[in-house]
Amino acid sequence: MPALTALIEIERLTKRFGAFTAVDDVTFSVARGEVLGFLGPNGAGKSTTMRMLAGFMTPTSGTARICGEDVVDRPVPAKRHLGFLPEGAPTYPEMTVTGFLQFCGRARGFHGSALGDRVAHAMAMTQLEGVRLQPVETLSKGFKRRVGLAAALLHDPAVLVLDEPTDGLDPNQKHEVRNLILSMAPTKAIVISTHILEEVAAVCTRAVVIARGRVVADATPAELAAKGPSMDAVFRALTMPESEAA
Ligand SMILES: Nc1ncnc2c1ncn2[C@@H]1O[C@H](COP(=O)(O)OP(=O)(O)OP(=O)(O)O)[C@@H](O)[C@H]1O
Repeated sequence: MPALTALIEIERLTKRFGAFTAVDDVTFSVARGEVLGFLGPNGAGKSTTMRMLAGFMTPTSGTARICGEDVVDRPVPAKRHLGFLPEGAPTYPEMTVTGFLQFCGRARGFHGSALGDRVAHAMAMTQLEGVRLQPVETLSKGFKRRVGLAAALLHDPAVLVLDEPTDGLDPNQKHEVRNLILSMAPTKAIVISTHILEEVAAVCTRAVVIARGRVVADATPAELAAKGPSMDAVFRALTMPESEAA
C-alpha cells in the first residue's frame, strides 16, 4: 500500500485557560482520502482543538500543521490550504448570501469571472441558489450552516475542518451534506466534529474520541463499534468519568 500523505498533523496540542486544561496533549494526523470524526461529549475540547488547528486560537503548547505549514509560524500559507467551518453562524449577517460569499471569495484573492464561478459552484454544492439574494440573518439555522459550509469550500482547499457541519439541519439536509462530504473525501483530508454517532458510521473512515481534553480512542468506526454492544455504549464507556475508576 502506498504511504498516505498526512495533510493535517497535530502534535501534543494543549490549551489551558488559566488553571483549566481544555485540550491536553492531543496528537493525531489525517491523510488525503480520510474523513476523521472528532467525537466527544459537550465541553470535551473539540471546538478548542479545531480553532487551534484552523489558526484561530494560539495553543499553549504543541503544534498544528496543514499541508506541512505550521499554523502559528506560517499562518498565510497554512490558511490557503484550509477551509474552516466554525461553530455557529456566519459573520456579517446583514449581507445577502451571494454578497457574503463574494466577500469571502475576494478575501481569498478571487476577482471577476473566477470569483463569480467560485461563488456559483459553492452555492450549487450546498444548494443555496434559492436563497441567494436573502440576507444571511433572515435564514433558518440549517441554511446559515450551509452558507458557512459554502464559504469553507469556496477556494477548493485540500483540508476541510468542519465543526458540527450538520448541526441544525433537518434529516434531508443532513443527508445532502453527508453526501457532499463523501463526494469530496477522495481528494481532501477532512475533519468533522460531531456528537452524532450515526454520522461517524455514515461518513468517517476514522474516529478520534476526546474526553476532558484527552484522546481516549483513535480507531475505525468498525473497530469502535466492535468494542461494545452499541456505538452509544462504547461512547459512554470511553467518555464517562465513572469508567475511569472501573
Ligand atoms: N475562551 C475560553 N475561556 C475559558 N474556558 C473556555 C474557553 N473556550 C472554551 N473553554 C472551555 O474549554 C472546554 C472545552 O470547550 P470546547 O468548546 O472546546 O468543547 P466542545 O467539545 O467543542 O463542546 P461542545 O460539544 O459543547 O461544542 C469547556 O469546558 C469550555 O467551557
